[in-house]
Formats: sequence, C-alpha cells, structure tokens
Amino acid sequence: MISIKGLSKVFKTKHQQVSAVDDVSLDIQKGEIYGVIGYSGAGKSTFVRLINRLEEPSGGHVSINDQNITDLKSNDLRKERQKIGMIFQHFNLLWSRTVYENVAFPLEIAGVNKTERHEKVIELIELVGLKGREKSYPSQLSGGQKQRVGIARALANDPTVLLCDEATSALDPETTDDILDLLVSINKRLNLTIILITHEMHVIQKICHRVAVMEAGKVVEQGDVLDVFVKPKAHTTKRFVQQLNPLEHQTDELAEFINEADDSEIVKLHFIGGHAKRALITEVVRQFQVEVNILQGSISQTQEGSYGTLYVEMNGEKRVIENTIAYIEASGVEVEVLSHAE
Ligand SMILES: Nc1ncnc2c1ncn2[C@@H]1O[C@H](COP(=O)(O)OP(=O)(O)OP(=O)(O)O)[C@@H](O)[C@H]1O
Repeated sequence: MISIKGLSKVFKTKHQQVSAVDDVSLDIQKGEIYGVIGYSGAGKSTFVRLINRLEEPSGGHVSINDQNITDLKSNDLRKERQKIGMIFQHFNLLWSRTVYENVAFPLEIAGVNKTERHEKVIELIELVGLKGREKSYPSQLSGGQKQRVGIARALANDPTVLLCDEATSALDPETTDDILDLLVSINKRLNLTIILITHEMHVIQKICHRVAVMEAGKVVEQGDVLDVFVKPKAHTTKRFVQQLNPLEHQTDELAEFINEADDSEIVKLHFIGGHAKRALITEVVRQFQVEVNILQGSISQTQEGSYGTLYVEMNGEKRVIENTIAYIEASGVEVEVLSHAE
C-alpha cells in the first residue's frame, strides 16, 4: 500500500550538510501499524514528514495506493494530503477554537457542507471518547484529551493513512497507554494504516505489527515486532530492547553462574506465541532426572502475541541434559546453550 524507495533528505546549511534520511526503502501493508524507532537525531521526524511532503525529499519516491506522492504538483498534493492524517507530539490544535471547531476545521477546508460536517464531527468526537467536551477549549483539556482532539481532527477527511509523529511523547505513561489503545481500536475499526515514529520501545511493543530501527538517517533493522524483540540484530535495536527488559541480555551476572557451574548447563529459552504460556519447566522436571534453577525470566505482550525469555541452569548427567534440551526444542521452544560444564 505504501511503497518507499530510496528516500533521502539532505539539509544544507551554511557550514555543513546533514544527511537526515539516507536511502530509506520500506513497504508498508494496508491496515498495518508500522513503527519507526530511533534515538534523537536519527531522522525519524524528517522521515515521516517526507511521506506527506511536509518536507521535500532530496531523492527517492513515496507511493501511497499506487499514487506517486513525490511527483504531485501542489494542487493534486493538497487533495492527496487529505487522505493522509497526521498527529503531533504537541497536538498542534487551534487554541481559539473549541473541540468541536477544531475537528470541524479540516472539513471546512475540504468544503464539506454544514449538515454533513456536523454529523461527521459528532461521530468523530464520540469515536475518540470526548462526548460532552465539544464546547471546551484546548486549554481546558488534559494532554490525553488534547491528543484525542488531534486524532479526531486527523480522521476528519477519512484518511487511508495516519502518520503519528511522537504522538505520545508528551504524555504520562498511563495516558500514553490510553492513546495507544485508542489507536489500536481505530486501526481495527477503520482498517487504517498507521505509521508512527517514537523513541520508546514500549510504544512499538504495545501496538506495532512491524518495526524499522533508524540510526543516522538509515534503517539498520526492520521486521516483525516479535522477531525483532526476540532476536535483535543491530546494536541499536539491542539497546532499545534492553530498555524494556533491563534483565534481558545481561550476561555479566550470569557469567558468575557459568564459571561456578559443575555438571550443569546454562541455557536461554525463547518462548514465542502460545509457547510463552506453557508450563514447560514443570513438564521437564517431571520427565527427566534434571534439576532446573531459574536464573532470570521475563514475559512481554506484543500485537503479534507474547514472547518470553527464561535463563535456567540445568543440573544432571550430561546425556540427560542433552535429552532434556532436545525435548524442549522438539516442543517448539528455541534453546540457546550459554555454557558447557567442563
Ligand atoms: N530543517 C533542518 N535544517 C537542518 N538540519 C535539520 C533540519 N531538520 C532536521 N535536521 C537535522 O537532521 C537530523 C535528523 O533530525 P530529525 O529531527 O529528523 O531526527 P529525529 O530522529 O526525529 O530526532 P528528534 O526525536 O530529536 O526530533 C538531525 O541531525 C537534525 O539536526
């Protein structure tokens, strides 16, 4: 549905030139929530603004529903932009207009008549959970409520794509979760494609189906959220995953066990999807002559299902441990052996 090929943006200033987005290519499917994560300065904002040409690309193409956005002249671009909604970190509301008037604004610009406009505004205000607040001004709303107005306004012209530029970064964790839940419910109800950029892995974990990790203008890793979480490849991705599970990938503390281990193996188990809910350790202890010490563990929920990691120490005869590991692998749980007892 959205095809991005070789997208680049170079900012030239008097003294230097910055490659903010550098040859980025991505394909985003209809109805998916696609996250782009990166640290400050990675090029995320520039990237998302290139999609609707709030920023003009230095090179490359963006096509939405087979319409090449990059080549459009200003009149056609204006029409095409109505199908691309956008929400912002600081909401960008009109402060002298009420909630109702803010949501009505894009409909006025699109020339929608008063009766239709009214119906649409009421429907949208209800959709985002602001019924009863139609006459409030933005200054009378909480941050979460302001972003709800931003979302209603962005949906006014029935866009096929919603761009979210750090839409929850100014909100507290609880309000962030409420807004993310709202985005998921809108995505499902309207089959709306959502592209969101963030520096928080929690946001990606909670609502995205796929993710791209940006660093210095480039995409350094992309894939299904579950795969990227379970097996992050790039150094930056590993750092983001660790943000969520500080215990994850912390092998220093485990090394102590590894050194002291005698007749034992330290193994890391990756539980994905339904396996994350299985009482595998109980099964193993009942069936094999091994002792299992649980060293560290965590379980997380993503849009694509849950995943968990568990570090355990297995004590027992070498052959029995091998059989145990084979049994665990055969049950669909991935096993990484971290140590071999000498
Ligand atoms: N208008 C501009 N003129 C010159 N350089 C710019 C401009 N906009 C962005 N940049 C530079 O491009 C790079 C990427 O910036 P961008 O804002 O896209 O990153 P980001 O990942 O969104 O970071 P943040 O979350 O801090 O906004 C940075 O080095 C930034 O200084």
